Amino acid sequence: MTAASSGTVLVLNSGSSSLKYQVVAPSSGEVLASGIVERIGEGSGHVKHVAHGAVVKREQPVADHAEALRLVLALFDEAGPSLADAGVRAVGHRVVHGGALFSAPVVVDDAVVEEIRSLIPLAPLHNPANVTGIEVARELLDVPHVAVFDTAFFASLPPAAATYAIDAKVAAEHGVRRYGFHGTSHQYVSAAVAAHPAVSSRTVGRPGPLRQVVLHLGNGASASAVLDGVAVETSMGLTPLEGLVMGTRSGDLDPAIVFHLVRNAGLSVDEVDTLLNKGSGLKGLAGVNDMRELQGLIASGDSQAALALEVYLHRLRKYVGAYAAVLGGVDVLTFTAGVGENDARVRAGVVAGLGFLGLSVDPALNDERSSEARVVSPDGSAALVMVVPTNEELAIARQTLELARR
Ligand SMILES: Nc1ncnc2c1ncn2[C@@H]1O[C@H](COP(=O)(O)OP(=O)(O)O)[C@@H](O)[C@H]1O
Ligand SMILES: CC(=O)OP(=O)(O)O
Ligand SMILES: [Mg+2]
Repeated sequence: MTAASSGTVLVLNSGSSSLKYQVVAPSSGEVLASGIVERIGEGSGHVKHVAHGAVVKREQPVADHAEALRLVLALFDEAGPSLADAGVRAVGHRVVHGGALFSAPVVVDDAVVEEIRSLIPLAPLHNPANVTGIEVARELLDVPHVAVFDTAFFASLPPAAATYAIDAKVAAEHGVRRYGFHGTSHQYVSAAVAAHPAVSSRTVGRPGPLRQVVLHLGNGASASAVLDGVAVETSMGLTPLEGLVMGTRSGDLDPAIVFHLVRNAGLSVDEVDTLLNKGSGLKGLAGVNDMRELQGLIASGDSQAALALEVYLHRLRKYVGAYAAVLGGVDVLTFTAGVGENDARVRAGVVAGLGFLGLSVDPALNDERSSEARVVSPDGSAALVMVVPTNEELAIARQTLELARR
């Protein structure tokens, strides 16, 4: 059976200034087409469409997400495959914030769109683009649309992990709690770990529930603690700003830094918001948000870049230690996403000093390049260190087709 005949899904991931898309077959994981529209709303847009092994590129201004999606659909018509030929049965939308309203994927109707819109105050950087993407796609594509939420996997966090220690009435009235993000990735990766032969044979760790820590290290980065498939802690909070040091986001800081900058540095609340979300993290410390560029600067002797990596790694070690305490020990520590899958130095740097938890890497295994899920800790270790490629698009496509078929 071909991918098209068994049904495929168009997955849309609308970011604040980008639109990523993929046509994927949930059964086999085959990708029939993929692409990205970048710099939406800026003077010069950039479009890349990959299908049938060919790459089509366009440089042109793209005003908003509606125009981006029209452009993408036109590219499918011109460069192929047509969505009909590709067997597209449904559209899966990545929605970053599901708030307290959504703890599982849903088929989109008008009421769902309004509910996602009502969550914009909780996710001003992400949900507006998600809403536009859904509205335009529903207008142009007459198939079932499904919303898959970054927050869903963390809806079950224990109250002790989800609750901020602030006035309980204020928190309840304004929806202030830990929601967590990148849940589609944490769920996909932790399930892949549990199913991996090295883990399912359970010669690792102690008998009993499987204690996992997953580090999703991309441009945005987050950690999770997963006990027998259930998320029990995660580093992102009300928004995707809390937790680890990221490409452009600060992660954890003393909340009083915000008041200090407003009162004494003359910044507005919006300026501090932009500073912490877009001008902090690796970029704020060393001028670049891309880990490859950071490693290049370090190799050329840049001391600020070296400090930025130290801060990044120190934060990661603190989180792994904290999550070991939450879980009562760690059986598997897993690295995923752009940095986690590709940067052996970061992996080695995180586990350096975590030997007391039984965590270490075998230098030869860790340095190997591979796109397979694999173990990189030495044979016979008390706990495993793994690298597992994430695939949020495939996970979204599977959940989408399952709901669309009901
Ligand atoms: N070979 C590599 N070595 C080190 N870092 C890499 C490598 N390839 C990609 N990265 C890093 O991965 C990050 C992007 O990860 P990705 O998961 O694609 O992010 P996002 O989906 O959040 O945009 C960038 O910091 C990039 O430098
Ligand atoms: C929620 C989030 O941080 O997503 P991304 O890593 O795609 O920015
Ligand atoms: Mg990502």
